[in-house]
Amino acid sequence: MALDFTPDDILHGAGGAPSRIAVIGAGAWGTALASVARQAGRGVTLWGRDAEVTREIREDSRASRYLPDVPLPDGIAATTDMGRALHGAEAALIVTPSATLHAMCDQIRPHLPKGIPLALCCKGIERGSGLPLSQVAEDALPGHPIGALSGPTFAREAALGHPTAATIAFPFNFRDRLHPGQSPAARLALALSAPSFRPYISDDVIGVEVGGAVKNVIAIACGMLTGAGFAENTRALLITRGMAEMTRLALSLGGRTETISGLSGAGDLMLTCSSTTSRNMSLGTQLGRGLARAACFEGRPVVVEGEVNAPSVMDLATRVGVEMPICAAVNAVLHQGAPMEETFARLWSRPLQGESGTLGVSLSNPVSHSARRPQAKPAP
Ligand SMILES: NC(=O)c1ccc[n+]([C@@H]2O[C@H](COP(=O)([O-])OP(=O)(O)OC[C@H]3O[C@@H](n4cnc5c(N)ncnc54)[C@H](O)[C@@H]3O)[C@@H](O)[C@H]2O)c1
Ligand SMILES: O=P(O)(O)OC[C@H](O)CO
Repeated sequence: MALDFTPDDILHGAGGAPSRIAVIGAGAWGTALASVARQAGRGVTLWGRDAEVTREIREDSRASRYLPDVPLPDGIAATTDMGRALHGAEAALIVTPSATLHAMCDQIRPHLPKGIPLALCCKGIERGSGLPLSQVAEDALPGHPIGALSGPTFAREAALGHPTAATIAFPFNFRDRLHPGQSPAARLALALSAPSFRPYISDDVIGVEVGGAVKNVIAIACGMLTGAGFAENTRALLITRGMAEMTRLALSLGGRTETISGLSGAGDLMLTCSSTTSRNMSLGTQLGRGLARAACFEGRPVVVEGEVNAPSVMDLATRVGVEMPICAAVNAVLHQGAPMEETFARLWSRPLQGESGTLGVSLSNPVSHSARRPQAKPAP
């Protein structure tokens, strides 16, 4: 559904954007979002579990562990006390790793002000249940509008004030459709709108979530093949066919193609697959160069969501009968001991098919392609 309203509707219909935002999770992205919300003029409380991290943010306006050398605005009330973080909050952003969501819901439940909207800013699918994170939060926290905030947003760049955009999606009920400017998505977008941070509004929560979860797995594939010495053609192939996988999964769950071609889908896929600033791309690159998996995680106290979520993405895809060969290859290499070169070689040797999947063509491929490392190795 196209959302048919103008920025004026938001400004005049918002009935006041939330003026107090609680951010749960003081890692790189939580701290960057707290900084954005502060720059947007909001009162911001930031919950983190490490007392030294929250002290430094609160007293020195710095976050040397997660965002070194990034000056933060004054006035972020960082705390390890969940009750204080959520007291008086009118909206909350959940920004801890996807695997912690269930536990975080249990932890915030006793302190949540009644009915406030919660935007999930982590990217993944729940392991074991194969559920989208919004479903996990809805089950755990009934009575709260649950949405997602996602897009091409490296935390450091957003915190430094580089122009950045993201999608904020919440389900629209009948009242929201009549007065879209008063919907949780629009009100939160207004609250986070800052000189260099531009939120777009959507009602396609599942489309946004699928984009965020799948792009990380595809970025690991791009990294693996880049590390193995392949170059731009291969990366473009993986990005484009990765987007086809993302689209199939999103559509099968009720998401929309325009969401997948937007910021939280194509936008984030392009960003994450283009740069070793991405932890997912960078993990893949190390593996592609032949580094052992355990060695890649040494000294890396950060979350690599594509590695965590490859099995759950495949679990969900299998449950709904969607073919995702690139994600399956990444999952097989990461978690099932499959050899990388042979696994990707099999991808290129699959039966030829129509590009859109609607032609019904499938031809067995007479050529056995190779994914062996090319002769000319890239500079390290
Ligand atoms: N860093 C980015 O550029 C970026 C941008 C957009 C979205 N995200 C997403 O945001 C989420 C968080 O990523 P991040 O970059 O902030 O991670 P991070 O590694 O920088 O920080 C993770 C934070 O979560 C906390 N944490 C870890 N385990 C926890 C647990 N069991 N309970 C409570 N807290 C726990 C850590 O203490 C830390 O504060 C991820 O899903 C990521 O994909 C990250
Ligand atoms: O560093 P990554 O790979 O976790 O990516 C961070 C964000 O998701 C980019 O939007």
